[in-house]
Amino acid sequence: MSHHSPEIRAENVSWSAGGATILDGVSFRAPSRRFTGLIGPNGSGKTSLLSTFARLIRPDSGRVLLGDDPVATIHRREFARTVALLEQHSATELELTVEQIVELGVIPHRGGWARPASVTDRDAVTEALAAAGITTLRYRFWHSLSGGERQKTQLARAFAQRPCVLLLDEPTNHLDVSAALELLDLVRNRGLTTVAAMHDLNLAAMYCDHLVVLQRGRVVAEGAPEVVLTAELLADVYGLDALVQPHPRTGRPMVVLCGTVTAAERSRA
Ligand SMILES: Nc1ncnc2c1ncn2[C@@H]1O[C@H](COP(=O)(O)OP(=O)(O)OP(=O)(O)O)[C@@H](O)[C@H]1O
Repeated sequence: MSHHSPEIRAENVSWSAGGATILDGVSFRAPSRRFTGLIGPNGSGKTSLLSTFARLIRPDSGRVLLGDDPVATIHRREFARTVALLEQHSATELELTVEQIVELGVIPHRGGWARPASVTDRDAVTEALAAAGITTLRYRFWHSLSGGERQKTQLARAFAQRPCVLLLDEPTNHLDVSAALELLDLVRNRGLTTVAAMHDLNLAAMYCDHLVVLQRGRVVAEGAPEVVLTAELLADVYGLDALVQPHPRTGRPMVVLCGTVTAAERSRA
């Protein structure tokens, strides 16, 4: 497959597990070189959908395409070079340094697992550390890092993979507000086709070019944040009583939380 950053497409993807339908005929497009946010309540299927993109689970029906290629047909090594996944809990028990973890990202580019790192590999690691803003952490051990530093280390590993597509599951989990903004800036500046499961609606509105809303395994809305994020949708999908206003500086939607719909109904009763 060609090595630009292709769009990702889900076509009628369904998947069941434990006797329940988890993904129910999901179709959408994550445009090439754009930041797509997957939003929806807990358990709506965001991680499962990302897992079908990353080939960690195989849909029972439907298919996922990278550009024109169904992901199921892409050679394993080619796929490992093309798609990087940042999982929600990418913990490692191993006693590795930041540099060693980031080096894991270049493995799919080597001739074989046992081959030593080449100069190009070393350059890729150095570049990835710089791009993730953690050059100074290079020789630190994983166990000594803060949550934000760990997240950036995993991002650097993904960058070192030189992927065309970046899949992120809750990338700002455990990050303070400015660390979250910093990480999302790093991702956006990379200019790759990116799909990120996100819980923070204001961050999603700020950073995403495209939003896909999941509810009980189905896509219930898709489009630009200003089209998708409405008070009605937030009430329907999240049971939220919220105001949605244009951000005074950016014009992007801004969600002001008032409470839950049930609390609002109770106070009116
Ligand atoms: N392997 C599995 N076996 C059985 N049920 C599963 C499996 N994987 C996921 N589920 C269920 O599928 C539903 C969707 O889970 P998923 O993790 O995809 O949702 P999510 O939107 O990412 O949730 P969260 O926001 O809480 O991370 C949940 O009810 C979950 O319990």
